[in-house]
Amino acid sequence: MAKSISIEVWNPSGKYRVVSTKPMPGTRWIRLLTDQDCRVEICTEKKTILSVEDILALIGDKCDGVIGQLTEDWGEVLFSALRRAGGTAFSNMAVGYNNVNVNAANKYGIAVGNTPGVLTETTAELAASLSLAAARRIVEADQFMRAGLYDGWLPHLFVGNLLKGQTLGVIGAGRIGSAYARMMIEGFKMNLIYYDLYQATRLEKFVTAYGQFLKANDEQPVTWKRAATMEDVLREGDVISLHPVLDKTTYHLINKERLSIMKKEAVLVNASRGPVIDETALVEHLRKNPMFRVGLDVFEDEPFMKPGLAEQKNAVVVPHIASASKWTREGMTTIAALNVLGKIKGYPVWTDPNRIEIFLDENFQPPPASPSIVNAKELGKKDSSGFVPEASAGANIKRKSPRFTFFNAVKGAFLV
Ligand SMILES: NC(=O)C1=CN([C@@H]2O[C@H](COP(=O)(O)OP(=O)(O)OC[C@H]3O[C@@H](n4cnc5c(N)ncnc54)[C@H](O)[C@@H]3O)[C@@H](O)[C@H]2O)C=CC1
Ligand SMILES: O=C(O)C(=O)CO
Repeated sequence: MAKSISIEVWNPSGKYRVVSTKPMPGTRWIRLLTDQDCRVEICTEKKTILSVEDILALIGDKCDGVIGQLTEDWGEVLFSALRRAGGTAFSNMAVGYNNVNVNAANKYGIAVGNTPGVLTETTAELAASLSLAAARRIVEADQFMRAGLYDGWLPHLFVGNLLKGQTLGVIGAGRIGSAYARMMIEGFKMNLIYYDLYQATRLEKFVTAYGQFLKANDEQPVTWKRAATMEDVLREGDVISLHPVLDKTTYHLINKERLSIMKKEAVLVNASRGPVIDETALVEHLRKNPMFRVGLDVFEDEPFMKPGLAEQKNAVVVPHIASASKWTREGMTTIAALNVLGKIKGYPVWTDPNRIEIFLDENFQPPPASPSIVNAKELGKKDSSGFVPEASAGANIKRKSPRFTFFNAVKGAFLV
């Protein structure tokens, strides 16, 4: 007998059954689905992480699409069940999709969506916050105050690291890594060294232009360098932040050997995925090097920390909140819902997942497209051109009526 699981239902008479494995922020995503004939079922179980069995029960015998979470194991079992239930669409409410076996989804013809772009700045801001908190020992100092230990200013009290003029290392200079680098360079006038499989041309141009600006104002210019190896970044960086995807090439990218080549007083930040760092090796390194500090948003065995990490004063730890701003979380739900809706309705895929602002503007009816499907090519889906006019969020588009603006905004977007 199927396991019983508590749900909340919207638009019970809707033709397409879309399941969300969690209640999600905002209501726009629900409206977007119900307006287009979807019955939306939201799992309201109290437990934080649903098991595969829970999700199988949610999928049931008839399900057109699912919006899932990064904590869930989306592989062969779930995709085959979704297919049997008539489903063709899944979207993670996350940009990272290391919890998804895309090959299994391909096998069953299921589109896999993710939510890029809308969380870039929010995540970069948290990485910047962790960098500052670790460099300036903010959490340690806060605990000291609350414990009533402060009895007057002292020359040595909580001395940390100055960032200005220091070297910023970025590993994985994609959307988030580049946004983080810009914040740290512009904010603290740090010099950049980065490592990525691809050249971060726009980031390089930004640092060059900012360096020229500083020079023109009689200030020390900032510089950039693309490292030939990751080890170069680790050796030279004073603050190093990790922003790659998690895959076979980045698993335990930071291990005992690589930690040992970092500066003794370096700051290491991770707001990508926990397994990018060998956390056991990190705990050992933190113990032996009290001036080495880390800021961690993600953990190898989430939700757990490796033994010993919680006791380390030189670690700032937060519970995977990097994308947790209201605007971003609501935007993620919109993108995830539209990914699923687009596949169910047979809409094309928006080809530029870096330009998805138009889907987020509440003043517009979103274009009939899936904003970001990671296996679009494999599924042989017909792509739209993805062309979005300048100021794609609509700044130059007249807002007379939603219908009018919608057609203007997407004019040309679907000419394949
Ligand atoms: N902590 C959190 O709440 C969040 C975590 N994330 C994580 O951040 C990751 C990055 O997100 P985006 O910047 O949007 O993705 P992106 O795809 O724009 O950037 C990832 C970059 O990593 C690079 N990369 C891949 N393999 C590499 C390797 N072996 N060495 C060095 N660089 C490598 C890629 O070339 C790319 O430039 C996501 O996949 C996700 O896991 C994203 C959002 C929030
Ligand atoms: O989007 C992601 O990949 C996250 O980790 C949560 O925002």
